[in-house]
Amino acid sequence: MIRTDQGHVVRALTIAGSDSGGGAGIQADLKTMHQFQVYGMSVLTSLTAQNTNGVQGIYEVTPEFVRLQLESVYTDLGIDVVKTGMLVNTKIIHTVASFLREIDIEKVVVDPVMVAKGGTPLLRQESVEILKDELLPLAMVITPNVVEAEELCGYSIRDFEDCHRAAIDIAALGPRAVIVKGGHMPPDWIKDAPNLVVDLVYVGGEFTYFASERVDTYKTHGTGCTFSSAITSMLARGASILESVGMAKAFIYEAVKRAKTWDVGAGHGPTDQSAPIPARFEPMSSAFYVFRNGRWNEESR
Ligand SMILES: Nc1ncnc2c1ncn2[C@@H]1O[C@H](COP(=O)(O)OP(=O)(O)O)[C@@H](O)[C@H]1O
Ligand SMILES: Cc1ncc(COP(=O)(O)OP(=O)(O)O)c(N)n1
Repeated sequence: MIRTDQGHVVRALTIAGSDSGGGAGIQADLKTMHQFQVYGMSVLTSLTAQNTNGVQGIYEVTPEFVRLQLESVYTDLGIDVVKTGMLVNTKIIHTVASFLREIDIEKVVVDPVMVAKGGTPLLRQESVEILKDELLPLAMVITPNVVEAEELCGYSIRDFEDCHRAAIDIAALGPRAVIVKGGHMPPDWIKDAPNLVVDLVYVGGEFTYFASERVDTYKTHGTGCTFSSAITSMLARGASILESVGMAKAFIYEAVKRAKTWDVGAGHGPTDQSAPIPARFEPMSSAFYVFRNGRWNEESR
């Protein structure tokens, strides 16, 4: 495990739901954190009966028990960074936001999980507003996909230009960095490179674009959880926001590529978090690109 400059093991907490199939949620988060050599801890908000075919059921943990788990972790182990995933309902969001305000933690990554790939809602519709009002002001980084970005900004995103507008509008709700993930963007949105999957990052008033080749596969269950946990782990290790996103992008590309040929489950198979973590993000390599200041392939930091 990696240690901080003060000599203690780097500790990351995921506050999320359980995926019984092991592909997304708490399970994906902990596997990813472990791969990044960060000590992972978990507070469960919900249990899903889930596999690669979809979600068969959801059991919501009480807000009181969520609070108890948070206190158990904080009072003994300590927390360097927090990641939130499936928060299910208004009361749990309120419980989590109150706790984060109390401990006054700077590094908070919000993955605004709303719907599973098969279409099952993982957040109650009426809870989107409280997510915006209570949690977003506490976030250092937020990682919506296009559908989640639409919910947060309240209008349809029809092209890549709209993604920029949405990122600016979501940043106005509080997060220091907004990453609009490209997994759901139609190929023709990226005009001169349709085979790329591009994640748009808005931080400090500037846009940076992290791109990789799009792996031709339907085995992408848990990509969002894995990607945001990789960012969380890198932030915990002391990396900058852009550096963390670059490393996460390189990692998720490998994790999706490796999963293409494995035989886990009959449906949308999970990503493979046993992929190696890159020594650093290599924007000049064949698979990765960064677009900054009007040019592709510039250094990411
Ligand atoms: N087919 C793919 N090939 C390579 N990377 C992918 C692919 N699909 C998604 N990704 C990456 O996985 C991460 C999660 O993206 P996305 O699928 O949009 O999120 P979510 O799982 O929350 O819907 C992003 O970094 C995205 O670029
Ligand atoms: C328990 C749980 N949490 C989150 C998700 C959504 O995860 P994501 O990485 O966005 O993957 P897909 O559901 O889109 O495959 C989940 N399914 N379950």
